[in-house]
Amino acid sequence: MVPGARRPYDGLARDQEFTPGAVPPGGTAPHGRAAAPVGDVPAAPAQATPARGTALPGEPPRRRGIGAWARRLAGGRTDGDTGREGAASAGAAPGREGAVPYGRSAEAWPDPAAVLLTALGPGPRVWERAPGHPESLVVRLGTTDRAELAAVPVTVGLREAGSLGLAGPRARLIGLTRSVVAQLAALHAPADLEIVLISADRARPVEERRRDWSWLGWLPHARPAHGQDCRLLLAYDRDQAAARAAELTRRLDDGPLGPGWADADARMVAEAAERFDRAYAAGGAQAPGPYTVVVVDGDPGTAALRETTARLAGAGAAAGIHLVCLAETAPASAVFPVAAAYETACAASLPFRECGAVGLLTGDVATALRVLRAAGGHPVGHGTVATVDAVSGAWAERFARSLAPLRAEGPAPRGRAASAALPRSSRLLDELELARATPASLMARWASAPDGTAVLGAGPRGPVRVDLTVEGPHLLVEGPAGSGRTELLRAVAASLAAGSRPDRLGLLLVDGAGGERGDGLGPCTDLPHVTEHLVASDPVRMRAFAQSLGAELKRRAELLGYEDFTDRYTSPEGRPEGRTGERQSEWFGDQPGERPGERQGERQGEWFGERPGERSEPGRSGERTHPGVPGQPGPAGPTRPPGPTGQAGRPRQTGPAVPAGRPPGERALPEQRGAEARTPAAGGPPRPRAAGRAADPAGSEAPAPLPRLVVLVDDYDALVAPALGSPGRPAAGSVVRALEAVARDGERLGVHLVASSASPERTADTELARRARLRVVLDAPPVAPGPDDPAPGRGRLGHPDGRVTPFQAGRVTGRIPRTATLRPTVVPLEWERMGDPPARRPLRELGNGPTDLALLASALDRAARSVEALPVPPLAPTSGTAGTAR
Ligand SMILES: Nc1ncnc2c1ncn2[C@@H]1O[C@H](COP(=O)(O)OP(=O)(O)OP(=O)(O)O)[C@@H](O)[C@H]1O
Repeated sequence: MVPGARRPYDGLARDQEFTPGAVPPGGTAPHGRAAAPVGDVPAAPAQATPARGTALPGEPPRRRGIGAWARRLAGGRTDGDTGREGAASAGAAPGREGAVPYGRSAEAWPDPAAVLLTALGPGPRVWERAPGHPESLVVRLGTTDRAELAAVPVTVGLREAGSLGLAGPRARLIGLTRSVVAQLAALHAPADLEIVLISADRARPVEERRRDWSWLGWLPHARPAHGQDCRLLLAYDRDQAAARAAELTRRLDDGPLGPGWADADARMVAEAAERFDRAYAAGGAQAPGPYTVVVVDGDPGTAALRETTARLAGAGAAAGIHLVCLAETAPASAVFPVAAAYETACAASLPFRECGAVGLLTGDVATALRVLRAAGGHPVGHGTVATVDAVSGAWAERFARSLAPLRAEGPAPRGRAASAALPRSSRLLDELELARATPASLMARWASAPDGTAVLGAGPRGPVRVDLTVEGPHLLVEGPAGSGRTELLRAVAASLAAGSRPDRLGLLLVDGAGGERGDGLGPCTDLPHVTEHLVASDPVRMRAFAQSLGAELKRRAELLGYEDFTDRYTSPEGRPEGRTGERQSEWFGDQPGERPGERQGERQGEWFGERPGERSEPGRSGERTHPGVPGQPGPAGPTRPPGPTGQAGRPRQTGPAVPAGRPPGERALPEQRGAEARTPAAGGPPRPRAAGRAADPAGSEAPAPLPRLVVLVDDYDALVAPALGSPGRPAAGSVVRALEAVARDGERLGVHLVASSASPERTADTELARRARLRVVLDAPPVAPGPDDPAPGRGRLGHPDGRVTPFQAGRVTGRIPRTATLRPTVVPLEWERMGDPPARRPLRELGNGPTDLALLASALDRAARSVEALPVPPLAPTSGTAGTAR
């Protein structure tokens, strides 16, 4: 139960009864929408009368008598009406705009013949009711005669009633339910309404249940459009019923904060509840859609399912879930009064008692229906007696088959995706929608994806993303050994690369454990975005890296002055207009008369963690070279400067010393990376521009946007507290200081940190832990994993606003799948098995094939060549270390 949620009939004593026209204490509706989903919300004002033709509690008393009834039914005003014209008429529910005059009421609530013709046409009325439509989710149950007016439709608004209970002899009951469901399917588009069946009552043979409901399988509304793990939203056995119920309760449990809200910060929950309450008080309490109507046919089968369906019937409306609960009883009659029929129905179906409106079939042949509101577990008042609408199985089959081929025009379904259970494992390329990573698909992604966005894996509502630029700047991943930290960092590197051109984003990799824990981030060095790969085992290289990184921060600070990276580079085209010195003064609080930039040196000193009195070496910045710094010496032309290994265009390997030439195992350099080979003089295509410089149309060189940098550090804890005797120990401090400077100042300089830690207690005191606003915690892997246990990489992402999203990290170093496992398969299907999860052939990897990461890297390389993007150059060596770093 959602904390604080109240049962729909709270505030009304069980034995309290309304009579038509009476106003209950407080003048509020006792049923349905009074259920507040979160918090202790005051009961909503009267929302509607579920059974049309009955009076509305909360309305002023009306004049009684046949004449008054007739006037109201005809949409006219009576003396007792208070300006809400026709509020209690057959036409409109209170709170809705205007009324439907009687003359149009038959049209507003079409009879079964009109419903069938609409579907067969298909007529213009098919799917006419969007969530904001005044008659959305209003269903006609039958007709009644009023004075001189014959066949006035008797309707129930599911949004107001919450859920609807129908009881009576089986054949007529099913006929009525077919009519109700068919109306909903004819008038509401599948994007706005999904229809779920739970028919798992073993008291009735499955063949019989299938005969009754197989027509539902043709409805587009029964297709799982929100990630539900089944072919159709039907449940004929307990497992399927449990799956459908779990899908629905997850939606209820998600609450206003989305999945995982229960883990969220209490303040955030309270704020969200407050927002919801305000919307509720403003009349927006009804769920905005899309809606789900669940037909629960009899007893759902188990105690847990009974409880769950009862909960859904009582509180589901807040999440747009409405139940139609069926209970088989004898028809109500003189010897079987309404009260007894109601109690029998409640005994047959636990959720029945939670329904805000009920229809009890009456009469010798059950052709009449008594429609009542219910509150506090009792029927209220005498209700309205209608001649029941009912249709045959053949009618329903014809109707549903005529809707089956229809598709709504326009964009895909509105509203949020329903939350689904996390998959056991996930493939990153699938989550990136790059299953067949091609240069074209990557170029399209570069053009559309915002910089600095990474996909972590599969979440309850599709791929889980982090935006380092908005939610970051930094991400800290914590998890015990074997939990999948390294793989997650690789996935972040791959998906960042898939989202930004290599001249707009550079990736720096650091293996903090010094290569003691497998390959580490090494497999990512094939990504064209990777400019550095430091394996923290060689103190000389580690110091060189630390100094180069510090120098890069300083260079950026000089280039940006008092501006923020994000402010300056709001678009790939460069600096937006209107950023003046005045604005800069405002931002940084310069004193009047103090020129912007005057305190620059001071600030830089702070940024880089220099101690008071310890100033940057004069002239140091002038010694650094970078092709992107106007006015600074650098290699002529756009050639990528050689890294410490002396290779133009390769990530600088600052790990263990490598023999001269290509390091062992390193693939051949794509010739296009050597910009010289692409100069017009060499006969190649036009020379790509180097990051940091862009040729303007006039031919002169203008400063290009600084590329964003992301430093990915695996095993940060091993750097912060290096093991005794570890080879990198002597220089670990210098690397940590540089990384802490990134944590502290990186946001304004366009440098982000994504780090993992196996020992959160060792990293708790770091600048990174204080400033990482995005946090991931990975679960420990099971000791002896079974076939159903999740793969490593199961964890939760904490957002800066307190939301927590569970996810399964996407694997990126798996071998590409065998094509055979991707071929379609043909399997015979039975209606009663459509609610099962689809049989999936296990995805088998190609034993000796390339990894997904290698596939992606190769496609990225080709895409970079196509757009002539020259990767970000490696960090420039500083004067004191250039020699030793090589
Ligand atoms: N998302 C994933 N899906 C499937 N398998 C994964 C996933 N992440 C990791 N694994 C597998 O789990 C094992 C451990 O992964 P990984 O090395 O990334 O964990 P770790 O937390 O870095 O552990 P350690 O520090 O001990 O190396 C590897 O065999 C890896 O292939």
